[in-house]
Amino acid sequence: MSISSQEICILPNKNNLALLQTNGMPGNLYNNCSNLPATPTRLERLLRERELRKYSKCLNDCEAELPSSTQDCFSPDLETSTCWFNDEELLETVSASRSLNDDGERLDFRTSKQRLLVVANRLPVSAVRHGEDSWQLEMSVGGLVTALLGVKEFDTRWIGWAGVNVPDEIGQKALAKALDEKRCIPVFLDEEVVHQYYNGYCNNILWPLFHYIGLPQEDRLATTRSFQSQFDAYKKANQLFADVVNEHYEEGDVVWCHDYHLMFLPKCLKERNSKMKVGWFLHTPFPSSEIHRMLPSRLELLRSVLAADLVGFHTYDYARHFVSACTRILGLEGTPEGVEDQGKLTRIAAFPVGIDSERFIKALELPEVQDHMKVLKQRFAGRKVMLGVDRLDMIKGIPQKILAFEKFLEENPNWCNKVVLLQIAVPTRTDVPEYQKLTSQVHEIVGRINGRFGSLTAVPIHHLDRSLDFHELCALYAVTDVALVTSLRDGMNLVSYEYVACQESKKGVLILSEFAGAAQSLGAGAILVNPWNVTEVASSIGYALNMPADEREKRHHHNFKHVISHTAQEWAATFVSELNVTIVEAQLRTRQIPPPLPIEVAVDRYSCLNNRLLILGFNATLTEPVDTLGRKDSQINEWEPKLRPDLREPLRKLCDDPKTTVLVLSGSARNVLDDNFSDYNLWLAAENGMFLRVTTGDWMTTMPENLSMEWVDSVKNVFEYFTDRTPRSQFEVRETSLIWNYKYSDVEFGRLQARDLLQHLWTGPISNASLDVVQGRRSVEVRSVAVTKGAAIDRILGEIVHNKGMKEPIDYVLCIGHFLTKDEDIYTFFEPELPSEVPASVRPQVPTQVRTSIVGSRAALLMKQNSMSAVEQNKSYAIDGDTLHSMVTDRISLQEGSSVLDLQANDYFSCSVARKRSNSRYRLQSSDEVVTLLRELADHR
Ligand SMILES: O=P(O)(O)OC[C@H]1O[C@H](O[C@H]2O[C@H](CO)[C@@H](O)[C@H](O)[C@H]2O)[C@H](O)[C@@H](O)[C@@H]1O
Ligand SMILES: O=c1ccn([C@@H]2O[C@H](COP(=O)(O)OP(=O)(O)O)[C@@H](O)[C@H]2O)c(=O)[nH]1
Repeated sequence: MSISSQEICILPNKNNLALLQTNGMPGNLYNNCSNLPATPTRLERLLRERELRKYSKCLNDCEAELPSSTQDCFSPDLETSTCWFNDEELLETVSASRSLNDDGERLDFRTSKQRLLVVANRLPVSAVRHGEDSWQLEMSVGGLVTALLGVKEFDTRWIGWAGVNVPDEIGQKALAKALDEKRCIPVFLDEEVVHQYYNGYCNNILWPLFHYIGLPQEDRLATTRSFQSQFDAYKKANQLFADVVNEHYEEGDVVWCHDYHLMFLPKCLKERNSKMKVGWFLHTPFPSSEIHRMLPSRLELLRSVLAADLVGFHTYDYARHFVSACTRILGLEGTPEGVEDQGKLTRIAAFPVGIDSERFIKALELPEVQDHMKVLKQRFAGRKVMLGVDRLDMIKGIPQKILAFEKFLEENPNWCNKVVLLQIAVPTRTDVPEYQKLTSQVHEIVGRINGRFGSLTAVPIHHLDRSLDFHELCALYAVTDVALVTSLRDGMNLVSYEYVACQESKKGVLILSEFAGAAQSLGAGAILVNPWNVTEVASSIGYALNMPADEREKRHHHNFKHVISHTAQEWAATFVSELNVTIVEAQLRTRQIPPPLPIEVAVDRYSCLNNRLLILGFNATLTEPVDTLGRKDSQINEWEPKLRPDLREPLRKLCDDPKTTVLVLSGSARNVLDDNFSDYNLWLAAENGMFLRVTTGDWMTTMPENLSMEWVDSVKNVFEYFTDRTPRSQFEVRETSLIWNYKYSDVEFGRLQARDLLQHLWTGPISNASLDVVQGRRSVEVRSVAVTKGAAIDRILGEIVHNKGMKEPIDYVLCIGHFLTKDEDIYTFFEPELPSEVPASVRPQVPTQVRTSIVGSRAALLMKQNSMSAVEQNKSYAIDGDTLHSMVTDRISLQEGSSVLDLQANDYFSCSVARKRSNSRYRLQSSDEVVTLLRELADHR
């Protein structure tokens, strides 16, 4: 694996380069105990990059003094005051910087601009057709456009829908050409797809659900009926976006998908090219998993998003909800880093968006803005002015805002002619019936209130159903006294940021809904309100209008500092650099995941050899996969582990083969193995090898004699306590261990309980005992330090060799299982070539001398003749190393000087099943693959 220079350029530091350039070793032989250089922590990397960005910005500022001809501005008729997209030349100049390396030498490093494909439903411009091949481009309105226009550090292309149906080729070509000048690439969607995908699935289903509004009330049944066709259109539209991305993608590009319109896109992209760097960001809230689970397509949507490498949200709450949906609905593992599925980690994090604050601050100096400000000041002289700027959307709480204003006027008649509310309500999604209804509703309320409180010369509410241009908007932000944001839910709400940015001289007050993402960043300086509580909003209006200057100043200052430091540029740069880092980390992590078992090779070697040992785990290896993990509807009869019916036949064939010895080695109790395997001719090792039986004989113990079990009662008390308090958790008393599992409980509650339980154990019953607390995926097990599969295997081997009267050494070992890390010493036990750098934690816990002989002679356990059985010898087992060694070496031997194992490196197959990371040589994804493997082996005698 090599890492491109593009990946390296984001971390231009000597140590990091060393880290990134470290190549993986072939296979997985112990490389997770790698000798990689110390990995800088995520925080270290981010801090370093932040410094770098600051440095680059500083240079940027100097470069801004360059003549304006070097800057590539967007179309002057659309946007005169700001640079929308970057000029490559300018950016190259800016990014070429000089620095000192660790040895004090001067280094040149050129952080060439990374290509960024921004994919969003909407382009920053909407197209209006003027003739067969003539188009006019108008700026689109909305927070997503505002946020992304602030992104300036990348070589950006924008892929999206131009908001218009273009059925003819001439029109499409002309539009593509016009957009190309703005570095935009169109996705053409026909009317029917737009209707079903955009108006239907996006804006009538996902949008209201994600904002906790629920499905439209009136046509709920119609929506339910048309759900499937709308979802199909949604997938189709996402595929069309993917096609355009694929067409324009160049190796190394970062592809950044945006919003709820494109939840299917990460999957489409990764299916085509798994190496593509894909990020997905949601601009709306992500609701509680209880809301998300209402969606019939809940699984598909989550899985598709998880195909991305990095998934971002505005706030930690939204990220938490998403992780929770993945654990509760998909049964996946949520970690502090993200969501993990079969070893693949999707990073989930919060990246609160900001605005290009400088653009607003600088705009206030422009003559046209100053002119607007003058007009507005004259027009509203003698009155306090309150401002609302929203798309006319039900999530914005416009009716609630107006009703609160009415209540304020009702309760404060002295303010009636002294305050005015300017409400800018930008029409949006006008084809969706719910939005049409909202427009009439708002008009009706505004008319009523103006009739009630207005006079011949003045009305209290000025309501505009249209958008304003940038200069008008800035002027409004700057001259008004109070901004009123009453969103019922809002991903972030950039209007509140823009208002703060424009208020440096006036220090107006921001009243902000606690349900807007912005409340988390601007809450301390704003007056926070619950928009549903009209009384509270009305009294906050009074508080804001009467607020003394020093309090206004203090609140404003706090928020202003936030707005100018948390910009859109910062947001995008952080997201993209996190995405780059995530991908490098994933590559490092991948090296800890063993490669897939080469089934053909394993089968081929099996058929060539004569004394073959198959060691099989039981749970999650020979049982059905438990895909109901964490679901509340799993039934009690599914809880007992059962041998998969499709394994019966191959297992029987293998057991009946005289050249093969089959050993089922499990943590389960004896009765569980009896119930499942009594009918087969094989060896059973229960309780991690502490009990052994050939199915034609009785159970014997291989337990070390002095194994102390004094701790059991006190640990049992703790386990019982938690079993009582955790619905659907189970507690199992085995003879050598106790195990509590919560795999059928509520995942999050189970995890909390497990944390609590561990605390109880560590501070109580086990604090002084020689015990191991083993944490499984959804279990906690307590057992003696000496109880592991690896520690038991030599005693088991001795008994098998003796019992079978083996004359030839074992020449083939296949050892597969879903083993806990503690039990992975079984893999290492057989390892013919144990590299010296393997750390102690992965070495088998067998006595030193035995280990030495394994290392020194490719698993040749040289032993003296002794024919006494293990059971006879059992009483002399001792846990102290040398004694055990001498007993073992006495016992397992074929004849003087020969070995029980004659294992060539290529004839040993250790293989983990359904585990993320492992010390095994190979892996199988699930027990389904175990079935395939055992069938193949059974057919090759
Ligand atoms: O394109 P439309 O369907 O007309 O809608 C406009 C945009 O509305 C939403 O904006 C969100 O993004 C903002 C920036 O992150 C955020 O501040 C705001 O709270 C969100 O509502 C929508 O998510 C966009 O996709 C639309 O383009
Ligand atoms: O007449 C208008 C009114 C609003 N906006 C912009 O629309 C965006 C609204 O973003 P917000 O995050 O507040 O909400 P969204 O509409 O995205 O849900 C802000 O950047 C405003 O500057 C605009 O360009 N023209």
